[in-house]
Amino acid sequence: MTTATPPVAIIMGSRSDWPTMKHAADALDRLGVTWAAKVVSAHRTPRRLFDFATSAKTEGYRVIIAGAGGAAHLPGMAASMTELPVLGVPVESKALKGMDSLLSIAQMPGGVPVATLAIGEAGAKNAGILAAQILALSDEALAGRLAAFRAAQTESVHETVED
Ligand SMILES: Nc1c(C(=O)O)ncn1[C@@H]1O[C@H](COP(=O)(O)O)[C@@H](O)[C@H]1O
Repeated sequence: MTTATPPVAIIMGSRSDWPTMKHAADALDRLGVTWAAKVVSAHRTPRRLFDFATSAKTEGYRVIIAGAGGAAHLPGMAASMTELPVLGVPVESKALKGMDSLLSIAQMPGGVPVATLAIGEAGAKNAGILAAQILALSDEALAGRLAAFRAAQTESVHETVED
């Protein structure tokens, strides 16, 4: 039996990135979008990255979320080998608090875009939501779930500072 490829791949440079990247997975779960997560590193597993990125589109993935910290080359290198949209999440690093990750991901040369999110958990969460928004362009049911999510979020923000 073959199982269908989920629309979203969440790749990350190390297992240590998962506590951050899990927030992307949680956002996708909330919106009813399936995903697969893999540890893939441009530095430590270059062949695994090459194999993943060059076959991701034909495998059936539609959006790639790539998280990495420090010298975060993973999102850009993945983007260089696939036409799928790549959403980059800068994972917070110890030494430079994620500024290194952010700049490594954001400062791509013209012609090879990576859509760069905020540093850390909020960036990962937004990557999940943004991936769902991209998929919702051709999925009305998902567009409806996104609208409901936004409405519930708005509803949950009270104007008063006390209950
Ligand atoms: N930035 C990259 C890449 C890459 O860009 O290919 N591979 C691993 N890493 C990052 O190294 C950090 C420390 O990794 P370890 O915790 O495994 O030492 C992680 O945040 C990972 O994303």
